[in-house]
Amino acid sequence: MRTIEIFDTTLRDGEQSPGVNISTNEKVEIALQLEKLGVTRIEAGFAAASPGDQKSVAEVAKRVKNSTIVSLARAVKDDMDKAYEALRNAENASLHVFLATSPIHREFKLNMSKEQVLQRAVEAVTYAKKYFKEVQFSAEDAARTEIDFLKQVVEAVIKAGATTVNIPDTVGYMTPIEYGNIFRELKKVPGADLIRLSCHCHDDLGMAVANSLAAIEGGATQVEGTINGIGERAGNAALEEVALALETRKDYYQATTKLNLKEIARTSQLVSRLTGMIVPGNKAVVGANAFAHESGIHQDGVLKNVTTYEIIRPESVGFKSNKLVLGKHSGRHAFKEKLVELGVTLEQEEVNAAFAAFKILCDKKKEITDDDILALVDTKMERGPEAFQLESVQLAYGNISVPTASVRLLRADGSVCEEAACGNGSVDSIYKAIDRATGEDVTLVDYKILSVTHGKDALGEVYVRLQQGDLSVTGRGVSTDVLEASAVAYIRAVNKILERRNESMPVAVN
Ligand SMILES: CC(=O)SCCNC(=O)CCNC(=O)[C@H](O)C(C)(C)COP(=O)(O)OP(=O)(O)OC[C@H]1O[C@@H](n2cnc3c(N)ncnc32)[C@H](O)[C@@H]1OP(=O)(O)O
Ligand SMILES: CC(C)C(=O)C(=O)O
Ligand SMILES: [Mg+2]
Repeated sequence: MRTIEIFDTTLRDGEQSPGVNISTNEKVEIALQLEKLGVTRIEAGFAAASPGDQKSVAEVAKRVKNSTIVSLARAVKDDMDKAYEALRNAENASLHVFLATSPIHREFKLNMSKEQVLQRAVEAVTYAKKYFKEVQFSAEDAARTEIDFLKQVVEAVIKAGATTVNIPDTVGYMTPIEYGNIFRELKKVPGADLIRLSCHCHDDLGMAVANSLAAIEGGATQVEGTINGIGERAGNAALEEVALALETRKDYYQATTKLNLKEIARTSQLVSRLTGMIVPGNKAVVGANAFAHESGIHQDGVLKNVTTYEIIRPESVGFKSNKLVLGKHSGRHAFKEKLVELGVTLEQEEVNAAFAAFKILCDKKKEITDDDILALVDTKMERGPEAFQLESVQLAYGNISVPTASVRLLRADGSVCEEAACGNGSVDSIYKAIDRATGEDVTLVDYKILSVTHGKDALGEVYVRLQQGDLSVTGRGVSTDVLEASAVAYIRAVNKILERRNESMPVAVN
């Protein structure tokens, strides 16, 4: 049985999803969860992209101990220097340097000849080796590169010291058989058996996972992807799908990963919450319907024997049956036990705060589900100092009058600001009042509302996306009242803008 190494790029390629912008604290939180999931390498960002990215890579590098932390860099010395600075404190670090090799990219993007690309690739790997033992070279758009030239590049970068060579299908153009054959060919390159051969697939034609599996069959020893398949355009290969395909069809692939599969559900939910990229119900492995059986014949079969219609056990990927039912009469012990069951680690003070919030929720809701608890912990626990917190929101609404909202916000220094405003609707009036109170000029570019659980008393979850100049951030609010959730989501997004503005100030990374 072969072991396939997992390279997670949720924090880099995943963050390239249009509209996604993850703060440093959120990146650390996701990275720590990826470490629990057992990924071998975590690409924490592209350090040279911005001071904020450099800081995020540095923070992740400081906090994560059991996975190798990677930063992306162009074949540019300054990019590699910035990555080196950011990765200084990592227990295990790796540089990921890339250069496009395909004729389209050479001619139209880089304006470089084959010879120039070859030379620059070798120079970049040689330079990176001064800093890093582990260097990954990616031939961007490898899948559309002439195979003989690709073999030449691969051989040259191996000679220059690359320990991993990645063959991305950058634009999701490949079919599984074609892509697998590229790996079969590259296996013949001198030195290829001494390094990691990696696949990196995009989902433009919906074949990213199938192509990744074909690459593994062709000889790839590392697979790159993201949680929930988020990423540039149609996204990347969904790592949870690749891992489950290997696990479920071990008999066929004769390969497995070292992932702790039970952490998949939690990782997927965390990434979804922090990126605002909602997982579709029918998504393989982690969608809400992935283990639901609706039709009579299926239900009958499952009742007789689950294997009739289920090839993955929900528990095997961390979806738990409700062992402890929490409600109004539950105490702190049961609450703490539930947090343990859900894999949430909190300091005692945070448990107390979460327990108090839980009791308030119990007065509003009959049955408290796991999702309610996760939502509550996520909203009530502060990830950093919050510039503004909602103290109260009031609304005057009538179907023939102009909605008017007043809000009272608490600043980090304990002072209070109170404002009122009229708007085109309830949410609009709340947001105008918040704008006045914070004094921030922001644009609402997206607003999504959904319910976390079922029933009349379900928690409402609101996602907003705000823009201010180049900054684009998401905010999330959860409450039994959707207007309160709307206000909280908006305020959290404003807080993130302020946090991001601070982050983009140049910082010394050490
Ligand atoms: C397939 C992928 O996912 S690749 C990763 C994509 N991710 C990102 O681009 C996110 C981060 N990027 C950024 O923040 C910016 O693009 C930066 C900071 C890296 C560069 O910004 P700018 O200097 O303003 O350049 P800009 O992005 O406009 O253009 C890219 C330049 O890099 C060059 N370039 C692109 N790839 C590479 C490479 N691998 N190695 C060397 N140069 C490269 C381009 O040819 C272009 O050069 P030119 O200015 O001489 O025409
Ligand atoms: C930077 C490279 C690996 C990439 O993301 C791609 O080619 O898709
Ligand atoms: Mg990519």
